[in-house]
Amino acid sequence: MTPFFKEQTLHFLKHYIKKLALLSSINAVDVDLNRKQVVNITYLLSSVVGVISGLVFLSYGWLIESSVHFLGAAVSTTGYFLSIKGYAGSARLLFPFACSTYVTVCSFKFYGTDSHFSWLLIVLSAYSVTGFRVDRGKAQLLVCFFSLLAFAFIQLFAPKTTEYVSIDGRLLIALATFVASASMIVLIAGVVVTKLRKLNEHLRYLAEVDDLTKVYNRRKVLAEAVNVFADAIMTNQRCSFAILDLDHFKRINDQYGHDIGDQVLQRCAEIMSNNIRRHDWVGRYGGEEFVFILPNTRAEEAKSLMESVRIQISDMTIFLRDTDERIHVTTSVGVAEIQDDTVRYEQILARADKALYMAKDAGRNRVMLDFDGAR
Ligand SMILES: Nc1nc2c(ncn2[C@@H]2O[C@H](COP(=O)(O)OP(=O)(O)OP(=O)(O)O)[C@@H](O)[C@H]2O)c(=O)[nH]1
Repeated sequence: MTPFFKEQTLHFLKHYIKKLALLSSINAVDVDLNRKQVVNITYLLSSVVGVISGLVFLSYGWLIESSVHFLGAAVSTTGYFLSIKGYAGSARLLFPFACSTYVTVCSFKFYGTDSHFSWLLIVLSAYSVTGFRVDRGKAQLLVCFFSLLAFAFIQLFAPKTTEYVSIDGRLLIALATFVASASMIVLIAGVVVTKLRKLNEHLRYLAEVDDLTKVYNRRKVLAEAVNVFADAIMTNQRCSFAILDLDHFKRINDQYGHDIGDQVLQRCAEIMSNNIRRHDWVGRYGGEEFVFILPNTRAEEAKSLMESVRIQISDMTIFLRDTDERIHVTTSVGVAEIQDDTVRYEQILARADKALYMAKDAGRNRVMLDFDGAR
């Protein structure tokens, strides 16, 4: 093999292996990709099985028999390329027919029914439910029916044994059939389970994270507020909540446009996320309002944490595109801590909200505790 040819072959192999591997991560929620991946993996495995069987027969000098297996491998490889080149429908249908034909020919010609090779057809049932769309029930049934028909045909009419395989050989084929079927089924089930897990994670992400700012959304952060509050009551510990609101945000939108407003929200949220501690939570409470849940934190501690966030936001630099003009953003924050008579988390939130309005009334760009007004 010339170096150029070797390099090209390696490049080719790497490219397709990478492509196959990526199918599991790219666009994780695309259900179409899930089926395509099942088809691709089935084809690749069949190609490998075909080549290995072909080589085994070749080592015994049985040319015709080994060519049947190599032909099986070639059909599988063709199916794989059909699938990745965009002919997914044809590739999907080709496999059950090619596999049934291959198993039938091998059972009649080489292995006989005593080798149990025909049980390989059971793979087609797993393939039919994962390789075809749910609304293609007819195609799924057809594949199951066809494989059952082939299985029955082999059991009824194929010879029990053949000249090719000894008793040991039959045992070996039965074991190999078991291992191949189990691996295919486990792989197919694995692909489906992985996809479902990714889909689940993605759905949870969509349900819990605010699309624009990437901090938790109101529903999630309030759910955590309930948990943190319940923990604090049960363990008799302190906890504080803070509400942060961007000052005169409407003016930023009016003056620079909604896109810049969105950008400001994103940058502020980034600063907030970077400043919370491991057990704290921050979420978008409303349009330009954010809530912080700070377990095991006294009001003064919470105030200094929020003070740091406030300063970092007011120091942040957002330049307008192609100009030196800098947008200056300030925030007002209200902080409240759990009290001995607090019985619901909403009471802390209401006090934090009151403190926020005190901060707005006092001229904005500041952090206030709910009892600051009483001092
Ligand atoms: N760009 C952008 N603007 C938003 C978003 N959500 C809410 N807003 C805007 O935020 C502004 C909030 O305005 P106001 O409630 O009047 O408050 P404010 O101008 O910040 O004034 P103060 O809170 O009193 O300091 C409104 O103009 C909303 O349209 C968003 O996701 N993106």
